[in-house]
Amino acid sequence: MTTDDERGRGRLTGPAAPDGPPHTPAAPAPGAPGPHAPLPDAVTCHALRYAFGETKAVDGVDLSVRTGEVFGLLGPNGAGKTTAIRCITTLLPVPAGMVRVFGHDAAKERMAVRRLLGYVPQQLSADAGLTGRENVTLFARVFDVSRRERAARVTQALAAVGLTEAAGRLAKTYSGGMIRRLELAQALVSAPRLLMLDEPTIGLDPIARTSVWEHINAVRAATGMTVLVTTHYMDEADQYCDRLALMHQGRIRALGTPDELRSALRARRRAARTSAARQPAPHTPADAPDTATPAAPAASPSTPAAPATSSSPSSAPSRPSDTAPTLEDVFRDVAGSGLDEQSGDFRDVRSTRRTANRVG
Ligand SMILES: Nc1ncnc2c1ncn2[C@@H]1O[C@H](COP(=O)(O)OP(=O)(O)OP(=O)(O)O)[C@@H](O)[C@H]1O
Repeated sequence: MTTDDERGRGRLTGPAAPDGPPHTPAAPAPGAPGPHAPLPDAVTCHALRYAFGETKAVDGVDLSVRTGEVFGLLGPNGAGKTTAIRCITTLLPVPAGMVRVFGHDAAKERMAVRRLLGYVPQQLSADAGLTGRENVTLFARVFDVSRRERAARVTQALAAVGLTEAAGRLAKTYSGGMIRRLELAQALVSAPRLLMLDEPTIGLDPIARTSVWEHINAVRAATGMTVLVTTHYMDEADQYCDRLALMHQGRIRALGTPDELRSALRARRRAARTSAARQPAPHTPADAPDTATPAAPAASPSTPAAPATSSSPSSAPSRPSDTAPTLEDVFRDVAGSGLDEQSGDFRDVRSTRRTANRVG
């Protein structure tokens, strides 16, 4: 699908946008690729690494986010999602490896990268003592939206997230879902080509979660904006993301569309069953206790990203083996059996709880 994003800078709301309707091709900027030039991916990470002291938060990530897609980075607490996102936004440096955003090197062209991004961090980014409109206006100024366009852009951003009527109220009177949508408007006011969302729905009730996603999707449909989102919620990832990367302990363990990930696991399970059926039955003394067939070792941190080649004990099913696997099954298969014990330390859990509490 050809999108506005591919033709030029994304527009926020369609015909009301000051610089033209959403599907009007914009003239390519000088130096921009011509109509037949291959588009750069929205994000490319190659061998990205980032460590906090001894902690390898991101440990060699290779990733491409295609222009126009919704890409989900999934993983448990402490997987390295936020650190990777911060490297892409240029909030953290890129000490090793390479990050490009629409072809711009995040290490060398930080301002060019920042101009293309909207970012909704996990931490609260709205000021409770300002109205919704004042909050979005503040971001419009920070992101250098021209004075001439500012008021219209703020109005559009608020409308795009369904906050027109509440725009004059102080943010401290908003519900958790409204605050998240306000933060979305703040990120959208600069008409980003790439919207990055770190746990956008954590702590929200199901109705507010759906509402946040509906607004993201509506803006995306109108503008062709690319979306990179981190989440713990497998159901959301399944429903709203075109492609997913499953991250664990600083590495990408599997990558593909939700269907591809599930099919790959189904195929691995089938292969494991076939190979188990071919093994000669182990000789068991008649009076020996009934022991299970030893399971394949769990995927270790050095297991290649995807697809895993063996079925880990965690995928050895409490569910019937021919049941369609869920994304959670996929995750457990590629991350290994100790997922719950390995996932995140006190710092990570505390940070997630804080985020959830402040929007709850
Ligand atoms: N400022 C910091 N100082 C030291 N260690 C950090 C810091 N920030 C993150 N870490 C560690 O880096 C690792 C990756 O953390 P990161 O926040 O990137 O994970 P995450 O997948 O985003 O987790 P969550 O879902 O909890 O936000 C974790 O082990 C975490 O404890």
